[in-house]
Amino acid sequence: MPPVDVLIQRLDPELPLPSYAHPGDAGADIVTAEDVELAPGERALVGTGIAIALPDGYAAFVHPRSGLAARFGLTVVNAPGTVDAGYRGEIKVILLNTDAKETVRLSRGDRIAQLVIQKVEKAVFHEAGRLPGSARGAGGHGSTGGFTGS
Ligand SMILES: O=c1ccn([C@H]2C[C@H](O)[C@@H](COP(=O)(O)OP(=O)(O)OP(=O)(O)O)O2)c(=O)[nH]1
Ligand SMILES: [Mg+2]
Repeated sequence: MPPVDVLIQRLDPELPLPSYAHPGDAGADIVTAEDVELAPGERALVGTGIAIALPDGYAAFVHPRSGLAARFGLTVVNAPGTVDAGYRGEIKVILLNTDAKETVRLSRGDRIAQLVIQKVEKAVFHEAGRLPGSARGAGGHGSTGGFTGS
């Protein structure tokens, strides 16, 4: 599939554009525009220094980076954050330090999250008094079991 063209504005000329670490990657890494210090359990809304204009029918999703999650417990509170095609403001990341003990320190320019660009469908919602049956029915939230914890 050919890549989709996305207009991007650098709000901070010194910071890099999003970049794919490898050709086959789904996520393009984005950086923090500021130094950030997060105490255990603390969250922060962090600027990335970029704004984009996605074509209609696309959205960008802000995902955590697994390395930061595994090493420091750093995640994105609203993962994946949704950047609408019509949004022209700075892309921001809502970081959360989930670690119980250690403070997370990030420097301006550090890669903190990744943007996944996807096509999205628009739905037309048709109200119905009854829904068609299905094999799952209303079962959810653990209805198939498989838990070993107590
Ligand atoms: O992780 C995120 C999530 C959202 N946004 C921006 C782009 C998005 O288009 C806009 C609104 O996001 P969302 O709809 O998730 O937030 P909301 O709380 O519903 O705000 P609004 O009332 O502005 O829609 O905020 C980000 O920069 N980063
Ligand atoms: Mg919204």
